[in-house]
Amino acid sequence: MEAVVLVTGASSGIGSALCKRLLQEAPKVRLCLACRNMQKAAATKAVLLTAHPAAQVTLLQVDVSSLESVLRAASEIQCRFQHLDYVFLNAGIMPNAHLNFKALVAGVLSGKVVHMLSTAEGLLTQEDSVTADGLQKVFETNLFGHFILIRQLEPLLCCSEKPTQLIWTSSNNARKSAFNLTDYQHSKGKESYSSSKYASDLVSVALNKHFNKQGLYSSVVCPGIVMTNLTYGILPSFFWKLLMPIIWMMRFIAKTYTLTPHNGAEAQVWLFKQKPESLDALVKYHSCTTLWGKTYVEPRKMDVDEETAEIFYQKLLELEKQVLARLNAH
Ligand SMILES: NC(=O)C1=CN([C@@H]2O[C@H](COP(=O)(O)OP(=O)(O)OC[C@H]3O[C@@H](n4cnc5c(N)ncnc54)[C@H](OP(=O)(O)O)[C@@H]3O)[C@@H](O)[C@H]2O)C=CC1
Ligand SMILES: CC(C)CCC[C@@H](C)[C@H]1CC[C@H]2C3=C(CC[C@]12C)[C@@]1(C)CCC(=O)[C@@H](C)[C@@H]1CC3
Repeated sequence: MEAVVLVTGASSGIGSALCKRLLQEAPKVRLCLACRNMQKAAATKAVLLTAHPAAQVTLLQVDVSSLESVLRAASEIQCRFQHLDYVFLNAGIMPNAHLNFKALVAGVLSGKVVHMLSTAEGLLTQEDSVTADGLQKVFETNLFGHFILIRQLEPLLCCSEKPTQLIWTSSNNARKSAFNLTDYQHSKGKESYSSSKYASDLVSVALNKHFNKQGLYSSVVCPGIVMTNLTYGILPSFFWKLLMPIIWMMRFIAKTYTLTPHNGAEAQVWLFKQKPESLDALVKYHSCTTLWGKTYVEPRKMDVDEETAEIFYQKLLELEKQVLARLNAH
């Protein structure tokens, strides 16, 4: 039986490039594009089928910032498939981002320029909002909607004879100091994106502890800095036009400037080809690109501890109980 692969956020950017690359690697794979916007999803499917006319590509509507939508999508997946081999938890947002120009100038003149321009540490803040479920939007989209999705899909994921790989799209911007166990939704701060990505690193570690024995393996990747709708949303388009030559020159000093969605998907494609038992649960797999555009994957230890991961995981289970009870009461 051919591998079944589910990709969230497959309608654009890194998710769409990943689907293209997966079909090049394994043309017979059964791809399910889980997208919020079905018009965009259909357009992506058409592009994939133009290059691979015999490919098995299906679409699934899901808005990961809505629990109702996630529950509906999970039951649809259970009707369509008996087992999922790979789940790429890739959909993500960074809404209303503000770039701190003063910090950018100060950083460029400092010794920490490469670190700052690779992680955006101290450069970016976001304005978050609250969803109809009463949760912080960035938290629900980037983390909790996906968490509920995999919890609902457990029967299709946990099968010791046939492993399943979960692959979270994390970020270089994931930062321990932006995350707080007592405000894990990041309702008080201005770095909801950093916090949600650090949260995905923690969840991945906890999932491995709880589910490896049942054949479920979780990993995190960082695609590097990729020019997609998400990054273009940070600055007005004329700024990007001005910055573009400098951004390409960044490759002289930073290997994380992967820039194209194709390059950004390198770590995801690499993980697709690995035996999950051979992976390190405490490592993040980074897509990197040389000056000459050659892509490679760099494993780096994450700044996470297993105790925090476990406490956070228990908090998510508690929140899951609350929101499902609230939803059932309506
Ligand atoms: N670009 C970069 O430099 C980096 C990106 N990342 C991460 O990579 C992932 C992909 O982002 P990228 O390709 O850059 O950006 P894009 O904006 O191009 O892609 C994001 C995808 O997520 C989907 N999405 C957003 N919100 C929802 C939702 N509520 N429900 C379902 N799908 C949703 C989008 O759907 P729609 O098409 O409908 O908007 C889109 O398909 C994200 O998790 C991002 O955080 C990590 C590090 C660096
Ligand atoms: C390079 C130029 C001289 C100036 C570019 C300034 C900023 C627009 C970029 C500097 C660091 C970048 C960055 C991201 C977006 C664009 C910058 C802020 C991300 C936050 C994009 C999404 C991610 O997940 C991170 C890994 C990126 C980190 C670096």
